[in-house]
Amino acid sequence: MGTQTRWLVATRAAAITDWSCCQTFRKKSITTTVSCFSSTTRSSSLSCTWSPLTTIVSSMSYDKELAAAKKAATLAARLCQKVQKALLQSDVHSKSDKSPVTVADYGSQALVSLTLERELPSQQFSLVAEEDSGDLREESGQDTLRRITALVNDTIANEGSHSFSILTTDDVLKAIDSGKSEGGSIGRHWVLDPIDGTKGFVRGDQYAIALALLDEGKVVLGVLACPNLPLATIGHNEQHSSSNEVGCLFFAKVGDGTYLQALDGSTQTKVNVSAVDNPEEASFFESYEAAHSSHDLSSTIAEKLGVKAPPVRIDSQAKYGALSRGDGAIYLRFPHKGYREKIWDHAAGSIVVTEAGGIVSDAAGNPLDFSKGKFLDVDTGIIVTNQNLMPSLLRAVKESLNEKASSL
Ligand SMILES: Nc1ncnc2c1ncn2[C@@H]1O[C@H](COP(=O)(O)O)[C@@H](OP(=O)(O)O)[C@H]1O
Ligand SMILES: [Mg+2]
Ligand SMILES: [Mg+2]
Ligand SMILES: [Mg+2]
Repeated sequence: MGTQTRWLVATRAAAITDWSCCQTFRKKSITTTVSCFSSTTRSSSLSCTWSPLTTIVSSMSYDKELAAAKKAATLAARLCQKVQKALLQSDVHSKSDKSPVTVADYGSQALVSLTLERELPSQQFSLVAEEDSGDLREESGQDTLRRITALVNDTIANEGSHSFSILTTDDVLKAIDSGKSEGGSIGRHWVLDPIDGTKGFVRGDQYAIALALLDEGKVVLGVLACPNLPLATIGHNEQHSSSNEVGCLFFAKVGDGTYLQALDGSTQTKVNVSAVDNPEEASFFESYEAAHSSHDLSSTIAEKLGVKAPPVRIDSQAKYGALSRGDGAIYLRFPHKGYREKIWDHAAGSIVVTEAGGIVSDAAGNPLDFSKGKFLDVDTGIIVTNQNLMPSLLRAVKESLNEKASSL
């Protein structure tokens, strides 16, 4: 038995499924094993006769990770719902870039981070998340920190979870700051927007807890908890709806499709993007906030494309979720000059849409690249639609951008 085989056989027990063990494989540069981690060679690795390798392949199904992500996002959604119901002015703060942040953004980030670490104890943990604890460590942040800590403890206690002991303010600060990873193209990184659409959250409208996992720079799973999104369709299809229940949990795993279940845990249904190919029958989503995306430009694009319906304006990645189940067929996002997109604003949403059969690209038709750290460098904007409409949408976007440039 060669050294490599002996080593593999000796470690064939449970440890083989462990991510840190997989990292050890990498460090040892065992070529055949490393190939099991490359997305391009995953299928060929299935024919491998060494059972440890097969075990590794099955660990690539991300089942454990998806279950942990759903649990974390659902728990965070509970905390957010509680806060949104009783939002106090003192719960809303301004960050250095003047954007709002609330006790729920921090509480959600702490809960997701703690839950993932508890649920996946044997995995190396890296989290790229929107918030940090800087302001909470100031003297002026102490009351807010105590309030966040109470919220996190309450949510855990109401869940009846015995795996957490009562958390101190220090535990909460540490949990928030475990989201400081820079991400990148190597290894696994969780990507979290603890409340996407904070402005919508404060207004009492749509928001989402958006959690994704990157593996070697690619999004391999995503969960979107949208506590205020109706379970029935929204937008121009809403006349077909019979229920007024709200609270959606969308989730997707690479190669496995996109599913929707009620946040309270009902059975899941597979969802697909709309198959519409006539733009006259399509409707489009965009940001509620004109400061986040140019409403003028999207209206020019929609007109060129032949879209008749007015835009459906909602906050957050709930737009990706709604699109994944066919509520509308297009999502247009054109931030104003100088704004740089962040990965946590699109990672979960993009896999939820692509696994439901849609396409997510920048305005030039390039796929989004999540492997470059926390920023997403896109050409001009982000467009999302189905396979049928993408070619004509790209043409309409190009023409509209050219016209805009020549009018300046
Ligand atoms: N000037 C700007 N242009 C584009 N996006 C912006 C922006 N300022 C903030 N954002 C991002 O827009 C996100 C909300 O998107 P939407 O408009 O689809 O609801 C915000 O997420 P947060 O609410 O998590 O901060 C924030 O990251
Ligand atoms: Mg924010
Ligand atoms: Mg966001
Ligand atoms: Mg946010």
